Amino acid sequence: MNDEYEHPDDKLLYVTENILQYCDNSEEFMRLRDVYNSLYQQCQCKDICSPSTCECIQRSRGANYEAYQKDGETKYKLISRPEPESYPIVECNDSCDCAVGLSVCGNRIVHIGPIEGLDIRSCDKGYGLFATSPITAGTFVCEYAGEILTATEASKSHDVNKREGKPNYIMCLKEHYGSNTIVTIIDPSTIGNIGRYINHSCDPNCHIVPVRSGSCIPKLCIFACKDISPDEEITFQYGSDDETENESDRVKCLCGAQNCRGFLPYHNY
Ligand SMILES: C[S@@+](CC[C@H](N)C(=O)[O-])C[C@H]1O[C@@H](n2cnc3c(N)ncnc32)[C@H](O)[C@@H]1O
Repeated sequence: MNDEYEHPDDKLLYVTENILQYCDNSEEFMRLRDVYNSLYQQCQCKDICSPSTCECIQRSRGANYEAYQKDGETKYKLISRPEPESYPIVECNDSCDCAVGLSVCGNRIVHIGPIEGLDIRSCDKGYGLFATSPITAGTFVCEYAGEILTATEASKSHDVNKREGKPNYIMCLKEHYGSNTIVTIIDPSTIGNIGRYINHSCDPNCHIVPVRSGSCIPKLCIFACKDISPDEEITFQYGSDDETENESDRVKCLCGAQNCRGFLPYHNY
């Protein structure tokens, strides 16, 4: 993966993808690990992956569903999806038999790494992530990577950040598999990537898509949902509309959107 980004926090351990927290031998940790292991998979396609044969594409949303479409000679982008965003995309990976490389298998985007031309800048919300060149709707921007925590560890980390007056970086990723929902808690407070600098907006230009790519651990991937201009701030909506704020943890939203709900969404771990 190509991710060469500089970042302003010298205490941050920069990682290019999610890592599972240390094994604390708790039942909660073992359950988390087992769920992820049961979801690992690879396809046996010998040539170009197609929705009718590729197990990875089929796992994404059933046969005949393709998450990505070709955009120019070498690029692929996300097809806008009418269904809930929380249905995961399963990409082909190094264990698959299909040929590697975008020119052959289009079911691989995220493992390449973030797009070029992202810039961390100071703004009214602390730091924020900005585009330096145009980004078209559907483009994969970057992963929101960090440490995958159990709910207990997330709660502890949240309390530490609050006590030390630091921003809350923890995000919850929800994936729907049929009637099952898997919630993954990602914490880039001390171990993370460029994604941790993306601020919330009530009218965002990016959205979150869960992606499985070469690892049993899911990735929280940020895709543009609108065309983005140079110098525009990259934003996504934290949490879902139905998540309400806890009175004592309310953070005033500074997104400036016309439909701003006033406060950042809040998730109880
Ligand atoms: C994932 S971090 C984003 C990067 C952060 N601004 C920084 O300086 O590192 C999330 C935190 O940024 C701040 N933030 C994000 N979006 C915001 C918004 N729309 N209004 C106010 N603060 C925001 C909040 O402190 C939030 O807990």
